[in-house]
Amino acid sequence: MRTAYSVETVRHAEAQLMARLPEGALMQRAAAGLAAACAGLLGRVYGARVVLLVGSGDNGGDALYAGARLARRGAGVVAVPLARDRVHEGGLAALLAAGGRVADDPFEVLASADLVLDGITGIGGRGGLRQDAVPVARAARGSDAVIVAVDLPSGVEADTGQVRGEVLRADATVTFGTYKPGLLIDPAKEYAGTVRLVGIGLEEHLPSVPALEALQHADVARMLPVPAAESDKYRRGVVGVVAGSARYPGAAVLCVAGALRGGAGAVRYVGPAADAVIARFPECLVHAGPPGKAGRVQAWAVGPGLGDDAGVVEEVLASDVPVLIDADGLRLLDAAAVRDRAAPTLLTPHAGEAAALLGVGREEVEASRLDSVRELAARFGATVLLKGSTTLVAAPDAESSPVRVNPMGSSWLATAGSGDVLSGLAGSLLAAGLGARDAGSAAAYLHGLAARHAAAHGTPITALEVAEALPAAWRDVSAA
Ligand SMILES: NC(=O)C1=CN([C@@H]2O[C@H](COP(=O)(O)OP(=O)(O)OC[C@H]3O[C@@H](n4cnc5c(N)ncnc54)[C@H](O)[C@@H]3O)[C@@H](O)[C@H]2O)[C@@H](O)CC1
Ligand SMILES: [K+]
Repeated sequence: MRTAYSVETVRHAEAQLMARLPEGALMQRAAAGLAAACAGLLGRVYGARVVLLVGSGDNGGDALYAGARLARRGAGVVAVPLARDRVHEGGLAALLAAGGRVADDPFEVLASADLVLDGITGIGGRGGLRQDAVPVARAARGSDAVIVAVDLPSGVEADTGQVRGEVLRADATVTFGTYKPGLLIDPAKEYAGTVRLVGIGLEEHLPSVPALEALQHADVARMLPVPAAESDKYRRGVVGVVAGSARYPGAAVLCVAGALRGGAGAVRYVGPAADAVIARFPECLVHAGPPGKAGRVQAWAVGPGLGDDAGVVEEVLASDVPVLIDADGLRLLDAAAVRDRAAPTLLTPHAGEAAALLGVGREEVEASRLDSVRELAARFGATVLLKGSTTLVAAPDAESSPVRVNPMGSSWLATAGSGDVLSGLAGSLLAAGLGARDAGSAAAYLHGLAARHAAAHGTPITALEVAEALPAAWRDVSAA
């Protein structure tokens, strides 16, 4: 599990740690890790041309001390202070003592740099890059140099992943002590490149509940249901799929395709597209009447391609088993009925659907995904999976359940019907006994991994191919 903590928490932990260490020791640890990472990226340090973009705070200090270490190993290191009257004095003195210098002409040194360290702002940055930093940042990006962000790409919001102006896009980011939320969430994440975490001894001072967590293979493997010797199809869980309509029979087929590969013992399809479903999946149970008369299920997935049948959504919400609501179901749901449920509810909107549920514009959700998913979970008293390039899953008990961020996305998933597969898959995991947050986050993870499998040869993929690649994703994860 990778975890991220808010700036406030990081500062608190740093203060505790610093109180026990000699002055400047923490920054030296950060600079040592940063210099080592740069050396790795350069291959050969001796003779390399390194430029430091130095802001007015400690982020600039890290860059200067790391630059000093590289200069001692024979690199030509030049600092570009962006606020001439305010620069980390100890760091600058160390750089000069190691043979580094201050640039006369920033644009000239940037044009021939091999590596640029972006130490403009870290966790103390507010808003995008300031105007005076923009031309230098653009020149750095326009050069052939590898850009390494110190702690965070300068200009991103560390706590939210928002981007409110210009950001210096990095090829790699070296972050200290813990991940920050902005390194894991879009749009900021897109600017970070490959992220490397350098330990500085902060871990033991961080609280047990982070702001954010990202699953890895082994975490997902621990969640996945494994049939026991005495299992039969009912004990493994039956998932009811209420999806599709005369107009959209395909949504039913895709939702069932996902559900069949999600670990439930059986899939019960309820709705008007039974013929299409059976033609493709003879192993599926089908029922043409209302959900309440379909027989016992351990979870429902309702909504994809449903059209305007609000009655079935109401009926499913009235059940006492976990319910996943997606697509048309999100439009048709009664908010009070969701809030009043005793069993878990998992809502799976994309940004547009989330915006409609919140009564705001889609751009607002896109720009502040973390706040949006938290707000939805609180308002509906439900677990919410907000789809997107980084899918987020928030539970209503925010105090004890950090938001999960899916690290396994794939841009190939932007294809019609892939959300229907995800709903079926997550519904199946609910029926198999996973909690809503685990079901949502494990489903998003497997779904992204399946897409990567399906697109392994770099060709466009269909939603059904994503469903068909789920067993391969499941195998990968289980082997971890
Ligand atoms: N506190 C600690 O013990 C440690 C801090 N470390 C480093 O210190 C950083 C935090 O340092 P600071 O708190 O000094 O803050 P930063 O250096 O991140 O940024 C604050 C400075 O940048 C200026 N600034 C804010 N927004 C700006 C913008 N949009 N454009 C240009 N300038 C802007 C501010 O005026 C302020 O002087 C971390 O990100 C990390 O790199 C590391 O050395 C590890 C140890
Ligand atoms: K930075």
